Amino acid sequence: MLDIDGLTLELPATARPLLSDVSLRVRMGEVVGLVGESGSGKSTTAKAALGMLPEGGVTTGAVRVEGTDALALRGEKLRAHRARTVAMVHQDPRAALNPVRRVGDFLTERLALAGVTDRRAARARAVELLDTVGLPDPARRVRQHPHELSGGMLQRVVIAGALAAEPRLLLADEATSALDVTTQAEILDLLRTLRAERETGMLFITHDLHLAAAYCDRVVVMYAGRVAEHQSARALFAAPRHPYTRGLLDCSPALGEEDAVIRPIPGRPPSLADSFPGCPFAARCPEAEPECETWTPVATPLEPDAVSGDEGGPGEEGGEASCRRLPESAPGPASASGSAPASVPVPGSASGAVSGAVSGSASGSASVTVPAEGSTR
Ligand SMILES: Nc1ncnc2c1ncn2[C@@H]1O[C@H](COP(=O)(O)OP(=O)(O)OP(=O)(O)O)[C@@H](O)[C@H]1O
Repeated sequence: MLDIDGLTLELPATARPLLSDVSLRVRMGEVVGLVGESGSGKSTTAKAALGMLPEGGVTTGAVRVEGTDALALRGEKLRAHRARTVAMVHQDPRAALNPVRRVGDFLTERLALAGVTDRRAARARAVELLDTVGLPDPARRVRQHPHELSGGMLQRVVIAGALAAEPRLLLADEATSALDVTTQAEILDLLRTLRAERETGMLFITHDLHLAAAYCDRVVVMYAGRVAEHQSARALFAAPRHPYTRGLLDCSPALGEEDAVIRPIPGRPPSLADSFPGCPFAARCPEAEPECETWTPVATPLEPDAVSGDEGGPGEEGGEASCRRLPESAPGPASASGSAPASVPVPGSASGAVSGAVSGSASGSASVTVPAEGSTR
């Protein structure tokens, strides 16, 4: 469905690219999680699938949706792509809906973009869509205004709108983050059902690595516009390979674990004004060595066996870790099969220095539970 291949995005007047050599794939019916701290480039990566780039952005690499180069689309083809092939659901449903227009109007507008222009047919379809997303009493809801619905109900309306054109790819950008936990669970369940029934591919953006590990087939961890780690959700959770991934997990260890301790990652993620001659995470990495500040590790794909624990697994392009400092005490599927990635350091090309202190603390030891499989790291 989605094939992002070596996407680099440069903006004028920034010290480093917003995205650097980002690659990921989403297959039919697959959910791929995109995780990372604020500013790591998750939303920009997802928007690229809509052919939507920041003003003045210059790209290299490719973004293909069902084989079509999304970045090359213009005019009517681009409008059709955004209206029919790909749909995005954001965190705040109230921002997506006009407060003075009825729910039914929002849906019929989306249906018109998808080619349903007959008013009567569109109204009937709007009610059907609300029924599909599990909104009770849909015939009454279409006549209501957004302020008459709860946040969870509104997110269902937004998802109904996203489904109006039966898109092949759904981009969920923190789509459940603002909801209470029970509503969040219902919306996640709804999205899971829809993708199973329609084989829709989904890119699921979240700050919550535990949620991504539980909900997604594969997880891509981003840091400073780069892919830090890319593994099957199960492998990533059982044996995170990048110190940044381990740091994210240690920020929110699973409750109930006797030795669970919250360990924040020291420092802040870099801004676009920061550039690095070496690894962008070096300044915050508990395992950094002096050479990490001058050499950029290069991601090397693991062998297919390394991720074979994932049903319908990611195949040869899954399972990347872009740090050559691998955990010695937590062998994952990769090292167990003798196929640990051999990332090759290359001289960094960006100018500037890594700022901040290198933390001396050891990587976390809190164990966490894999919701799907019950394995621990
Ligand atoms: N149109 C733009 N012009 C300039 N900078 C931008 C633009 N869009 C995003 N950025 C910057 O690019 C970086 C990545 O932004 P992006 O929204 O993709 O990150 P994110 O990981 O999705 O963050 P969050 O989790 O907060 O949504 C940030 O530093 C952001 O300020």
